[in-house]
Amino acid sequence: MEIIKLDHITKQYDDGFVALRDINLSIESGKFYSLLGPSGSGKTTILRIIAGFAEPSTGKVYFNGQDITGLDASKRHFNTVFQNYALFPHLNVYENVAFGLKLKRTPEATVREKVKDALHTVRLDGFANREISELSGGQQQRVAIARAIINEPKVLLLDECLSALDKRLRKEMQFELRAIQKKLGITFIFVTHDQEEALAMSDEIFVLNDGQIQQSGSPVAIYDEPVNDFVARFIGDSNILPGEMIKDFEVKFAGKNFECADAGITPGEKVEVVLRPEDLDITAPEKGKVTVQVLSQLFLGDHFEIKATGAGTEWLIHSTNGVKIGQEIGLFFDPEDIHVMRLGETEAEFDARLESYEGDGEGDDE
Ligand SMILES: Nc1ncnc2c1ncn2[C@@H]1O[C@H](COP(=O)(O)OP(=O)(O)OP(=O)(O)O)[C@@H](O)[C@H]1O
Repeated sequence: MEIIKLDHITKQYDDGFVALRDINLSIESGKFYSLLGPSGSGKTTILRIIAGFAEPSTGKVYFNGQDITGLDASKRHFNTVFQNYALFPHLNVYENVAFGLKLKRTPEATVREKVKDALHTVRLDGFANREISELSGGQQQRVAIARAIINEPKVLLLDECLSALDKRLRKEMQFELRAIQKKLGITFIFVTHDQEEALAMSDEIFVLNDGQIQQSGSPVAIYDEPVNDFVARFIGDSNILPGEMIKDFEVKFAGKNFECADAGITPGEKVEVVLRPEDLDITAPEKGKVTVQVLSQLFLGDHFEIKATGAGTEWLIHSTNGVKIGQEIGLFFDPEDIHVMRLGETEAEFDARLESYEGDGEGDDE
């Protein structure tokens, strides 16, 4: 069920800078969403508009079908967890978490019970009397979440809230946040510039660049079918090669024609082809679809990152097996591993092409 809708939202700041251009998005209840994009792409501006801390220049914000565009932040059923947690350093854990309820003059017994529940949800049982300064970064983060969920918001907005944590703690908190979201069953909208984080946590991701949504969809869909080169480059490592569509299910790149899974593009049209480094299998030179020579190799703990040259371009390969510098190797990939992108295609155009193609009745059932 749709809980939040942004309808043709734009935002121009007072100095004339246009931070958002025609943002349309639909948020369903009970799911985990990420707003993912590089610094300055407009993520926080979207979150602030949803929260009611900023007004859009044009467009409307809907909550459960009702226009809440001008509604005060305090009257929305949302809560925000900020990057710096914004905890009160002079209050202990209990007082920090209880703060919002006390403000609403909730009876003391109810406050005690709710604080206990909230601390239990974030796995901080027994921490009520600790001072904020006596907590680790991850624990402070969890206090901030407890404080935000105690008001039972319908939507929790999280702004880069893991970015201050070290890598190990960050991974731990990713799992925990996801678990908390599942347990509470409320909608989380999570702002991050870290693509791995967004892929690991989200039901759905909105990829932003330059104040526009580039693509939205499940992590798998966005990773496997990037609609343009920005998304392909931003989400994971990619080999992006210039190519030309020969006909449906056949594309030319690296000097050869290859069977692919894409259709609905005019024959002869210039395209870009994405091959993910982990989809390239290393074989004997004569068994590969292309033959390349190894330039360099880095061991990254769980895989080797190999750079190679051949077929008129440079290749990035992820492999669990190492190779030798200078070695000739074959690269094998399946037709489904080749992702063809039209130059400058937007998400809407991509969807329309897919639909019209599937609509012909000739497309794949998948
Ligand atoms: N009050 C303001 N006045 C003018 N420009 C602003 C204002 N606030 C933000 N901006 C600009 O709007 C753009 C989007 O900012 P926003 O904070 O939404 O980006 P972001 O994607 O969240 O970036 P980051 O990851 O760095 O926080 C940026 O170029 C920023 O400089």
